[in-house]
Amino acid sequence: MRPLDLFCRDDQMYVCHFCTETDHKNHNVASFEEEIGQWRSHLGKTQVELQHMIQERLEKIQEINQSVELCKSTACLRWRATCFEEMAASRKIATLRLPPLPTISEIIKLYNLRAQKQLSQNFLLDLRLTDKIVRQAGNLRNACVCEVGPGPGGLTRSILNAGAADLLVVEKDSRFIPGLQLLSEAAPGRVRIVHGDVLAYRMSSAFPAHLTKTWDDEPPDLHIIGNLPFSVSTPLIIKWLEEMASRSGAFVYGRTRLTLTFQKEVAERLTASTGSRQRSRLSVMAQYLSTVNHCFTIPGRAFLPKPDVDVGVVHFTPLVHPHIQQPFKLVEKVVRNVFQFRRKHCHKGLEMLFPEAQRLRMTEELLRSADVDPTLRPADISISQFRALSDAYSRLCRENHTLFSYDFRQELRQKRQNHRQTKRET
Ligand SMILES: C[S@@+](CC[C@H](N)C(=O)[O-])C[C@H]1O[C@@H](n2cnc3c(N)ncnc32)[C@H](O)[C@@H]1O
Repeated sequence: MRPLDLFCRDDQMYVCHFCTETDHKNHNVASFEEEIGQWRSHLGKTQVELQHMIQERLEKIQEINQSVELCKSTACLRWRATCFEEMAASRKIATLRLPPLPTISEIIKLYNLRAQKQLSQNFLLDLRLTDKIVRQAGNLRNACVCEVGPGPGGLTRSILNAGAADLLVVEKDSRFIPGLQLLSEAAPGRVRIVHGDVLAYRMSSAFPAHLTKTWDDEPPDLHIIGNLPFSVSTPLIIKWLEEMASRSGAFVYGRTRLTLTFQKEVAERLTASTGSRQRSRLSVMAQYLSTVNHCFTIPGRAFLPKPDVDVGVVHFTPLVHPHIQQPFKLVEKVVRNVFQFRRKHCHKGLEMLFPEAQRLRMTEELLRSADVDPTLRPADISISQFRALSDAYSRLCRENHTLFSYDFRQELRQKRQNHRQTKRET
C-alpha cells in the first residue's frame, strides 16, 4: 500500500506517486504540505472576511433598531399631538400644556446629542428645575418669549407649558434642530426655530409691533429666557445692557425682562452691592440700568455633563429711569478705569482717563466736581457716586473734544516706541 501524500488538483483527490504515472499522468499535482498550506491561508482570509461581514451586519442591525425607535417615537409624538389637538377642539378647552413627550434623556439618546465643550453645552434634564427657572420670569400665559440656546429643549418645554403663545428659539448647533422641530409639532403654531448665533441675531424685528409699550409703561409681554452657554454669557449680557441703554434690539418693544443663567460667580458679581467682595464692573453696569435679582442657585450636579461650577439664575427688569443718564460707552469707560486697579484708591484708576501731561490736575478736578473721596476703593463707590463721576467726566469731554477718544495704553505704547527709537539713535 503506497501513502497518498500527493493531491491532484484536476480531480480534487489525494493520490500516490504511482497514480501520477497512470490515471493522473500530466495532471496538476501538489505535495500534501503544499496543498494544506494553501487551504490554511485561504481559510484564514475567509475567516477575517466573515468577521468583517458579521461586524457590518451587526452595525446595520443597530442602525435599523435606532431608526425604528426614532420612527416609533416620532409617530407616537405626532399621534399624541394630533389626539391632543382633537381633544382640545372637541372639548373646546383652551389649554396650552404640551402632550406627553419622550423625556429629554430619550431625545438626547435618539438624536445622539453628545455635549460639545466648545459650545459650553451643559444640559438641564430635570423639568422641575426648568419649571422653577421659568417661574422667575413671571406670568408667561400668552406671552412672547425668545429662548437663547434651547439645546435638547428642557427649558423650552417649561416655557411652552407655562403658556407662552409665541416662542422664538435661537440655537447655534444644527444637531438640535430636528428635536426642536418635534417639539414645535407638539405645540402647533407656537414655536419658531432660528438656526444661528444669538450674538449676531437681530431681535428688533423678531416680534410683532403690537407688543410695543412705551418705556415708562409696564414691561411688554416679551421675555428673554436662557440657560446661557458660559462662553457667551458675559459678552451677551454686556451687549444686551448696551441695547437696554439705547433702547434698541429686544428693547425697541419697551422694558423687556430677562431671566438668564450664569456661572454662580458671575451671577454674584452682577448682583453684588456696594462694598461687597464681588463688586465689579459688571455689578455697576447691570445695576445702573436695571433691577437685578439673583433668584436661586442650581448645583453643578444638576447638569449633564456636570460643569466645574454652580449656576445662578438672574432676573433683570430695565429701570424706567436709569441711575446714570450718560451714554453707555462713557459710563463703561469710567467704570472700567476705576476697576482696573481694584485694590488701590479710586483716583489711581481715574487718572488713566487723562493724558499724562494733565493727569493729576484733571483727576483732581473730576473728583472735586463729582464730590467723591479719592481714597475710596473701587468696590466702595456707590451707583450715585458713579453717576457723579460720569457726569463730571462728560462735562470735561464736552470742554475737550479729544478727551473721550484718549486711551492711556496707546500713549504708553507710543512712549515706549519713542524711547526705543532714541536709544537706537544714541
Ligand atoms: C448650557 S446649554 C443649555 C441647553 C438647554 N437650554 C438646557 O438648558 O439644557 C447652551 C446651549 O446654547 C447653545 N449655544 C452656544 N452658543 C450659542 C450661540 N452663540 N448662539 C445660540 N446658541 C448657542 C448650545 O449649542 C447649547 O444648546
